[in-house]
Amino acid sequence: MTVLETRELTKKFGELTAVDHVDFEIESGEIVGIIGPNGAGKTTFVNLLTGVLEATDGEVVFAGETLGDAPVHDRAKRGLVRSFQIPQVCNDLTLLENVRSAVLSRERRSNSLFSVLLWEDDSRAEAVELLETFGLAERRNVKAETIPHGDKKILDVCMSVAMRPKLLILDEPTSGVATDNKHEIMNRLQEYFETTDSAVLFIEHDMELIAQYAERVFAMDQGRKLVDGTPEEVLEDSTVKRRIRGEE
Ligand SMILES: Nc1ncnc2c1ncn2[C@@H]1O[C@H](COP(=O)(O)OP(=O)(O)OP(=O)(O)O)[C@@H](O)[C@H]1O
Repeated sequence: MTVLETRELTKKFGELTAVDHVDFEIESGEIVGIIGPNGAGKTTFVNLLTGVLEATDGEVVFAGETLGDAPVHDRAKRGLVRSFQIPQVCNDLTLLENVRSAVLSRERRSNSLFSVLLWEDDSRAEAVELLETFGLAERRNVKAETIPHGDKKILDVCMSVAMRPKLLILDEPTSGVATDNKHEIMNRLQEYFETTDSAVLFIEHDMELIAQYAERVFAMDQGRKLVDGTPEEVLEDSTVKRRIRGEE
C-alpha cells in the first residue's frame, strides 16, 4: 500500500527552485534512501513532507489524504514522523524517561486524559521493550547526557519509533558516528523495521550504507528526481556516478 505520495511537489526560494516538480512514492514497509549532492534539495524535500516548509506547488498525499497546509504536529499525529539529525533527547532524563515521554506524548496526542492515566504502567513496559530492541535497556536508568553520541542517535530513533510512525524520516541517521557504530545503528534499525509495516525514508551521504540498507534509492540533483530504482541500478547510473559519487 502506498503510504506517501508526492505529485509535482515544488519549492521555490525566490528565483531558486530547490524542489522542482518531484513525483515520489513510498510503500508501507519499504526502506528508501535519498541521495544527492550538496544543495540537491533533499532537506527541503523532507521539510515539505513534514510540513516544516510550505510547498510552492504540488501536493503531498499521506495515507490516502492530501495534506495541504497541515502543520507539523498534525502530520506527526497522522504518523508522519521525522527523527532529527541532532538527537532531540533530553540530557537530564534517563534513557527510560526519555522513551517513556515519547510513548506518553503519543497517547496524549491521540487519547483522553483518562486513557493516559491508564497508560502510566503500560507506557513504562513499552519503553523498556523498545530500549531492549535497540540494545539500550541495560542503561535504562542512566542519564542520557552520559551516553556516547552514537547511542544518543539510537535513542533518538527509539523515541521516534515510540510514536508508531507509518512513515519515519531519518536525516543522516549515522552522521558523526564512528564507522563500526554506523553498522550497529543501521542493523538495529533494519531488524526493527523488518518487524513492522512502517516505511522508512532516510537521507544518507554514505553510499556504502545506501547499498547495504536501502531497498530502493531516490537520487536527486538540482531539485529534480534523477533516478529512482534499486541500489544497484541507481549507484551504477552514469549521472549518479558523476554527479553524486564524484567519479568521472
Ligand atoms: N530557507 C532557504 N532559503 C533560501 N534558500 C534555501 C533555503 N533552504 C535551502 N535553500 C537552498 O535550496 C537548495 C537546496 O538545499 P537543501 O538543503 O534542500 O539541499 P540538500 O540536498 O539537503 O543539501 P545537503 O546535502 O548539503 O544538506 C540549496 O541551493 C540551498 O541553498
